[in-house]
Amino acid sequence: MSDIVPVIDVSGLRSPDPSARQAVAAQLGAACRGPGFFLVTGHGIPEATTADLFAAARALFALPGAAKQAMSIRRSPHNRGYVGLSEEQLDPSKPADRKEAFNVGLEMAPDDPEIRAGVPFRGVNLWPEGQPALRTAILAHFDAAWALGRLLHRGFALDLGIPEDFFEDKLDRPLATLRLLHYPEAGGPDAPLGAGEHTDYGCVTVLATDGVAGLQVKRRGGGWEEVPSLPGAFVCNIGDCLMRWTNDLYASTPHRVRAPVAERYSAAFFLDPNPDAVVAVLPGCTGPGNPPRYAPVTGAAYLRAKLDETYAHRREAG
Ligand SMILES: O=C(O)CCC(=O)C(=O)O
Ligand SMILES: [Fe+2]
Repeated sequence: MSDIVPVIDVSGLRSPDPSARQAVAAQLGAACRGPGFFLVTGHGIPEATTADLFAAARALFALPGAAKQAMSIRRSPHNRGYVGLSEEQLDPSKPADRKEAFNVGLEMAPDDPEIRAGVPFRGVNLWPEGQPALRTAILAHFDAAWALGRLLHRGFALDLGIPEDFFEDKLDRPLATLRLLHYPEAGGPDAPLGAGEHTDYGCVTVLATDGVAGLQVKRRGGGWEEVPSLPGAFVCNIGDCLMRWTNDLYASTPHRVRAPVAERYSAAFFLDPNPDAVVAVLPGCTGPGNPPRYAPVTGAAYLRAKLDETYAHRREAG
């Protein structure tokens, strides 16, 4: 296993025994203060849910170009839909990312009151025509990863010494995005990265991969460390919002996907807070000599600012 990415069995977070929950929280806390990355086992997500998700992802990316363009993210002001090869550039100093992606947010009916009220990022998901099984499989994983993300936050809260349910009402209508990713096999050593160096924007990311290597995490001292893949485990990492909440106690660590040696599929579930949740430095994370390093920001304002940096089509739209 990796020197720097620990494996954490989180099943104890569901225990009625407080000391069992605390023991997992301590391991999570150490990982969040250190590498900001960890592999999660004991998560309770059935293997079949993940297998169905990857089958759906393969089918979706295999659709004809016209069917994918009909779901283009350019048609959605809400960060949902299909992103084609080289349409995204996570590291502006590098060529565009060699990947295609499909974003799904909280599933809502078109007449949802929040959509009608124009709440940021609230909108309908774009789905392939006549493929109800794909939608079912993708939403099943969305819900499972969301539940796991909330469970992890109970552990983070315990580690931070705040009420165990502190994050619950900040993550119950989240700006979560499940992002299916497909990296075609790279054409040689000079191929562009699958995904340029970046940090994730939300609280925690729950990533499933197909086992093909590619994800690398930046070492504190410089250089890149391969994130190992452990069958059945999810790779989790801290994003910018939890880093801000904890005044840099938790690390939102830069990572990238190198040019893949073989075709690769992954699915990243980004758990960003509710649109109106205020991400403000926790009182326990400041003190004399450690002033707050960040001004309070809402979940929606932070996500909007980061997406505008990343996507040409959002900048063009203004
Ligand atoms: O595909 C992966 O392994 C990671 C992708 C990633 O870091 C991202 O989409 O934010
Ligand atoms: Fe990422």
